[in-house]
Amino acid sequence: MASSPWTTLPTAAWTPTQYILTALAAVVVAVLYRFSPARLDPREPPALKASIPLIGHIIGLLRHGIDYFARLRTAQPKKLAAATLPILNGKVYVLWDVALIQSALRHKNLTFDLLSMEFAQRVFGLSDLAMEKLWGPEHEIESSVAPVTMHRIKGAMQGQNLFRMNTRALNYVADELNGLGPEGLRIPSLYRWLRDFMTMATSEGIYGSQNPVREDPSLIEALWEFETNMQPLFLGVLPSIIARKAVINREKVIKALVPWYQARKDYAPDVAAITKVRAESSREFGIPEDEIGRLEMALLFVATTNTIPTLYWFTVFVLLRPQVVAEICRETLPLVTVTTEGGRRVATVDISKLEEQCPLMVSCYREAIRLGNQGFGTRRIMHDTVLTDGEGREYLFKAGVDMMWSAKALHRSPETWGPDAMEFGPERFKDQEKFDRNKKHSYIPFGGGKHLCPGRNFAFAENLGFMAALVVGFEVLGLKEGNVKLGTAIIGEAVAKPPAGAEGGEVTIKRKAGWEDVEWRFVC
Ligand code: HEM
Repeated sequence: MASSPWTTLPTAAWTPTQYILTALAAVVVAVLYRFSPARLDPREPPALKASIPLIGHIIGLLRHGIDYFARLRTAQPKKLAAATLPILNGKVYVLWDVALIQSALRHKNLTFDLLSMEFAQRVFGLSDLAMEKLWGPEHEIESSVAPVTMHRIKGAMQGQNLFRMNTRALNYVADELNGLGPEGLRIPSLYRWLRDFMTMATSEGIYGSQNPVREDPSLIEALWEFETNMQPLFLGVLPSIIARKAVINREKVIKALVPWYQARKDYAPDVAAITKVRAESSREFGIPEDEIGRLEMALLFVATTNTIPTLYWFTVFVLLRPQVVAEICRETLPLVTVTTEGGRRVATVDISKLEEQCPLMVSCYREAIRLGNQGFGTRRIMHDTVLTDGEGREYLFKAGVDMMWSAKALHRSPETWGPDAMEFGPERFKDQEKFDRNKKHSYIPFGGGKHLCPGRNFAFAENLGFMAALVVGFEVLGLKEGNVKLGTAIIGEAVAKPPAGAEGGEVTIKRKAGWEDVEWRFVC
């Protein structure tokens, strides 16, 4: 009888040491398997292996931050359109080619919603129950709350809805400017002043007359403390330990928002449509009432986090150039109507015509965003997708993988913007209609496709409305070039903040001669 091969095994001959060594080897093999880089299909973008396997790219990102992808590309012998970065046992795609990035922004297989959902849970601390509701019964991203709400938000940020929100926010800007007495206002830090009063203006636009931030202005500091310290929350582990300051400040803001939504203050007629539709979508999906305020901290966050640093860059880049200030004042003056009401002089700025009649101011705004906006664009691939680069080469992008690109790399490319790409060029966007395709496609401060930022027009109104009144009716004294330095965004930020010590320094704002007694107003 032929013996089974198993019967020949030396079953009883192993020593305890051999057992231990075999078990250890099995563990090592399992770990290596788990963390070995995923295999690539030859149609995927070429793999760029880091010198330190598994974690090299993570170290690169930690070391070089937002500039890592640009450095990686420069280090290659030939210019790549895209690459696959093996990270731990997975991978991330990075795109550099403009045509590929534009196709990614517009492709229906790629979504931002999955990332927004993860962001909501990790950053704002939503419970598993709330997440279950957000996902909906089918647990599919397409039928979850995210695309439904985003679709509704777009309508809520247009036409009359937008005008009402702009007017309420700008009325607060007017209050701030009207409060300036004849002696002017001495501001210890220009950035802090802009940050604080525009956060209040924005919250007025969002929440109306029962604004919880007006009821407790210390929420402004809490919001920005959260914002500055929240990055470790992206990791989704031990939030109270790794991001203690962010969590404490987040909870302070949430504590004010939860009762606001529980009391259904979003039903009031002067609350912005975006605030209403977001809260109603949450209620429709069955999010527990006591978590709506938690989720809705996201609204206050997105409405301020990028607009306000943008306002700072726009303001300082303009104010440092007296000739630009004079020209913007000249083009804005026809939009300011001075009337007399009950013995008071009222100056009304019509912001609906700013885009059409103030080409230099609009150009300066777009240029400030080009330099200030440096963030990574991100999408998750829902189904295997083929995209084509500018030279007609096709690449396969596999489902479940994230892809990223750097707005900073596109916004600063000398090939696209010329040798002065790093400089502020006030007039650069004056002939925007004549931009070639490459320039048009390389300007992506608000993302694109179906996730194109729905708040961009609100940000435009706040920024340009403020600037219009400032250049016509006020002068800012004491701003020094040495107190301004363009910062670098950190990972997770779209718009860079000014570095510590370069926040514009101390300035004084005074009413201009001839405008001492006017009361400012805005119409949209
Ligand atoms: C200058 C100011 C702003 C900048 C630079 C900015 C930038 C961006 C960017 C880059 C995205 C990602 C788009 C993509 O990946 O395609 C985004 C999305 C978004 N932004 Fe803004 N944003 C600004 C102001 C605002 C304001 C004021 C609001 C709300 C009041 C807002 C609400 C949103 C929302 C809700 C999304 C998500 C859209 C979606 O997932 O479909 N943003 N923004």
